[in-house]
Amino acid sequence: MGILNITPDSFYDGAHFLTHDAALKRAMQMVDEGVDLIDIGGESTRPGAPAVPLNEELERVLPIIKALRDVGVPLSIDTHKPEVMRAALAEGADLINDIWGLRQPGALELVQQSACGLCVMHMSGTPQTMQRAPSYQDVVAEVAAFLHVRIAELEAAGIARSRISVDPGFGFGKTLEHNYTLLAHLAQLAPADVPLLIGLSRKSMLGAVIDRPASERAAASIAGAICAAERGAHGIRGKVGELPITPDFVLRLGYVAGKVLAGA
Ligand SMILES: Nc1nc2[nH]c(S[C@@H](C(=O)O)c3ccccc3)nc2c(=O)[nH]1
Repeated sequence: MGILNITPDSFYDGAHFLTHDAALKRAMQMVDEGVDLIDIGGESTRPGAPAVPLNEELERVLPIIKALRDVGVPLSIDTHKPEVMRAALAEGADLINDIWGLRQPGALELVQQSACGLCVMHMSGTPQTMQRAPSYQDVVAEVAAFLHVRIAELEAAGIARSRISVDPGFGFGKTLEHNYTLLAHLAQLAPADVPLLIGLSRKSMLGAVIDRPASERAAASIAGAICAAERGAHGIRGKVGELPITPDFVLRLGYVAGKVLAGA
């Protein structure tokens, strides 16, 4: 799942705003590099990121969806606002990726009236508060319970199980230890028949292991993705473009894979 963040503080590619043309160019590059899905987001969900007004989020994402809807890969909309979900689906999006797990008022009703795919992610707290003091009795059991219950609630609301995928939400109300404990126990988080998507690309849980800024976490992102895939993830959110396979890169990849496999 390639990431297309149309936000000024886009997580890793620095402060420069992806202009419309730059976003399309990047999307086409991702398609050429073989992504299966493109996730389009108009509001940064980084801890403490400012909320984006509805109209501004719509102005960011709808032109991109319109321009990409015939590009040949499904598009997902990364939003928690039902109005953005509705408009994005009408414009051609195929999947809703909601970090709130469709818990915002109106989101469930919208999904009931649609046939789109869904990714339901676990988050403890809100993007503004989630990283203050994350705590769990048993992070694996609690995240697994949230995902199982959410699946049952969606099914009870008439949403076909086959539309649902789930995601543990690395970095969303978790400490470094929580993140690595979840990564070590991915197989326990979701029912066997529900696809598990994970997103750890360039995140701080990787930075903590290799002590590199987000722009230098490509090797770590690949190592994390390999570990997650080996442990049962069906989808990987995040990609890295053409990589310079240098000795340093390979060494870094091996080092991180070793650390991650050892549970960091
Ligand atoms: N389903 C799903 N959607 C997502 N959206 C994002 S935002 C992420 C970023 O990559 O910008 C990010 C970067 C830094 C901090 C928080 C969030 N992360 C996920 C995820 O892990 N799963």
